[in-house]
Amino acid sequence: MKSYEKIEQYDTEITEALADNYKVIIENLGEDVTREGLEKTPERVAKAMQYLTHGYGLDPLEILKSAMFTEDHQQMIVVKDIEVYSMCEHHMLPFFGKAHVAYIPNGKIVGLSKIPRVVDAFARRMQVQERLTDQIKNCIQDALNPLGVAVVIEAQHMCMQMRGIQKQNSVTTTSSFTGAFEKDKTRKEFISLVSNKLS
Ligand SMILES: Nc1nc2c(ncn2[C@@H]2O[C@H](COP(=O)(O)OP(=O)(O)OP(=O)(O)O)[C@@H](O)[C@H]2O)c(=O)[nH]1
Ligand SMILES: [Zn+2]
Repeated sequence: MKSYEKIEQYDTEITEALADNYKVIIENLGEDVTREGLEKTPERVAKAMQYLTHGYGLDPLEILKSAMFTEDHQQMIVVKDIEVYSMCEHHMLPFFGKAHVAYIPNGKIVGLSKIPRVVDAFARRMQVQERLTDQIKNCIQDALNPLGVAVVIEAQHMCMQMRGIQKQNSVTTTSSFTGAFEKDKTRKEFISLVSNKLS
């Protein structure tokens, strides 16, 4: 199995330790953890949480380096509408939406699927949206040394929707740019390519 494949097996010791903790949490929330529906819940949650944070076990730089090719192409490459599921590090509630990623190669291109893989490797951790955006950008910049990288993420935060301020329709947009994308013209071309909504 390559180092960046999604986890399908769970470490028994970690799963048991997490499940023990979730048992206590469920009891502290006032539930009866021995009733039929909840009996296996601590173990299920233990596995779910490991899946939701499996990005810690992935090496995003290695993902890109595993499929880089020499190519004399210096036009903008855009991968848009990449689904993002991450977890807010403040409340451990999901935030989710779309990432749009672009780069302009400088001698090297990367296998297209590796871009969403890098997004996932950083998203499947405890995150804030701003850091997630920057980490994706920095990783692509470091691996490929392109003429520029652009990352935009649009996301809804459950911690703002189902609790707290409870704004069900708010969407947060973050962006991060390097090199050529710091120029107005290139950035505008990227923005117009990824969405009619963004401007
Ligand atoms: N900048 C940023 N803030 C985030 C992100 N996810 C959640 N937050 C915010 O983190 C902040 C934590 O604020 P606190 O005041 O410590 O927590 P809280 O009392 O639960 O805040 P409320 O959500 O306002 O009820 C909140 O304003 C959240 O909206 C993120 O990705 N980026
Ligand atoms: Zn939150």
